[in-house]
Parts: sequence; structure tokens; C-alpha cells
Amino acid sequence: MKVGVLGARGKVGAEVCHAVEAAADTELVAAVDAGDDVEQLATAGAQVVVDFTHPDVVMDHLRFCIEHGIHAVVGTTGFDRSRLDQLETWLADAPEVGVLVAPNFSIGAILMMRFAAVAAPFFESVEVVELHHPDKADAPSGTAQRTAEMIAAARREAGSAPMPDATSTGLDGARGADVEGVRVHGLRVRGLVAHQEVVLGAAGETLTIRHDSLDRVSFTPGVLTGVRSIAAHPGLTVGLEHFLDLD
Ligand SMILES: NC(=O)C1=CN([C@@H]2O[C@H](COP(=O)(O)OP(=O)(O)OC[C@H]3O[C@@H](n4cnc5c(N)ncnc54)[C@H](OP(=O)(O)O)[C@@H]3O)[C@@H](O)[C@H]2O)C=CC1
Ligand SMILES: O=C(O)C1=N[C@H](C(=O)O)C[C@H](O)C1
Repeated sequence: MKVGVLGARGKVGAEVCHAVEAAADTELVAAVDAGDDVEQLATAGAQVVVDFTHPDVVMDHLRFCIEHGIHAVVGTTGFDRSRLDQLETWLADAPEVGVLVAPNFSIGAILMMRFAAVAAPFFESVEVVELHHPDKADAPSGTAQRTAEMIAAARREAGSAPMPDATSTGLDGARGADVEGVRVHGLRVRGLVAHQEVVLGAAGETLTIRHDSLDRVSFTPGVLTGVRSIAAHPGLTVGLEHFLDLD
């Protein structure tokens, strides 16, 4: 399979290029970074493009891919509902094209999100703490946002009561961001890669679910799974878990 990588000289993109070159069934045909011409993705015959760039540019890349009939596997974060709606509009005109947007490609992070959603209705309180390197553009992380959405959905479905919080005065931001009623806190600390804790509490007990990406190679097996699967899944898919046999 012919693969192009956008963000090829970036921290994750460089690892993705190595993984694509190392795998027997994938061939790196275009490695594109800032300042390069995206047209080379099409002229090189890329069948799938992997994007690990920046929230400011990813939508232009995806419009290009969809218009050229190229499937896309997207790790770049910063997607909200309006961006996903825009992708679905573009994809309606290219029904054969598949786009996978995944806030996290590491299997441990996907399981951490799943475990958090399973546990959430059993506890009075649930908060998310994400910890990342300080070069990250978006906050909260895409993973934390998605985790909070999954927790909120699980609690809604279970009919859980709102979480207790007596805070009546405090500095702006001290209680984190509110994602559908779930508090999300972000740390940006030199030396970190990508980490997250989900802290759950009930009377007399807490449960902490923690995941650590210690090296960006943690993302590449999931990216390759996405590359191998996307052609068989036209339209928009959000989350790599849809291509894994988790149930
Ligand atoms: N889904 C997942 O599993 C993961 C997602 N991410 C996300 O992936 C994205 C990238 O992360 P990371 O690798 O750490 O970031 P980096 O800044 O290390 O890499 C991004 C690369 O993209 C390049 N770039 C910027 N604009 C363009 C453009 N228009 N065309 C092509 N390349 C461009 C940058 O160049 P320059 O530096 O010159 O601007 C840089 O080389 C972020 O949104 C991050 O949140 C990260 C890890 C895992
Ligand atoms: O920017 C990063 O580094 C990461 N971004 C993704 C996110 O926003 O969730 C995935 C992972 O946390 C690393």
C-alpha cells in the first residue's frame, strides 16, 4: 500500500515514516512537511495519507485528500463537532473515500478511555488530568476531550447524578475546563511526552486509571492498523477503537 505522510519531519510523523518503511505491506511514497508541496501526495500515487501536523492546517490537508480520492488517517488533534461536520460534508461528495480521525493511536490510551467509561457510572466523582510536553498547541488534549465525552455519555446513559462540587469562589481555571460536566485539567511540563489520569471517587475509596506514552513509537502500531483498515471503511470514523476487536 502506497502511503504519504504529512508532518513527516515532526516528532510523531518521523516515527510514522520509519514504521511505514519498516512494514512489509506499506511503502512510503511521499514525506511532506511545512513548506513542501502537498501535490506530491497525488503525483506519488499515495493511496492513504497519514497526517500528524497542526490543528491550523489539517483541514486544508483533508480537503485536498478527499478531493483527490485519497484515504486519510489523522492523528492531528483540535477536532470539534463543526470540523467533523465539515469532513462529513466533503465526504458526501466522495463516497468511496475513508477518513479516520483518532485522538490517540496508542492501544494503552484507547483501553484507558474504555476503562474510564466503564468505571464512570460506578463513582460519584470523575475528573481527568492530562499531562503533556509544553510544545503542544491544543488544550485540553484530544484524548482528554474524548475521554471526558465518553465518561459523560456513560453517566448520562446510566442516569448518574451531577458530580458533587461545593466550589463557590476561586481563581479562573482552578477547577479546569468543563467538558459536558466533566472537569479536565491540563499540565504542560518539559520532559513529559503524553500522559493521562482519570481519577474516580466514591465514599471511602478512589480509583485512578493512568496511561503513559513514554515514547512516540507507542502511536505507530495503531497508525499502521488505521492505514491497513481505512480503505474498507468509507466515510468518517472517529476513534481507532472502531477498527479494533475490543468487545
Ligand atoms: N492521535 C495521536 O495518537 C497523536 C496525536 N498527536 C497530535 O499530532 C499533531 C502533531 O504532533 P507532534 O508530532 O508532536 O508535532 P510536531 O510539531 O513535532 O510535528 C508537526 C510537524 O508538522 C509540520 N507541519 C506544520 N504545518 C505543516 C503543513 N502545512 N504541511 C506539512 N507539515 C506541516 C511541522 O513543521 P514545523 O515544525 O516547521 O511547523 C512539524 O514538522 C498534534 O496535533 C498532536 O496533538 C500527537 C501524538 C499522538
Ligand atoms: O500532542 C501530543 O503530544 C499528543 N496529542 C494527542 C492528544 O492531544 O490527545 C495524543 C497524545 O496525547 C499526544
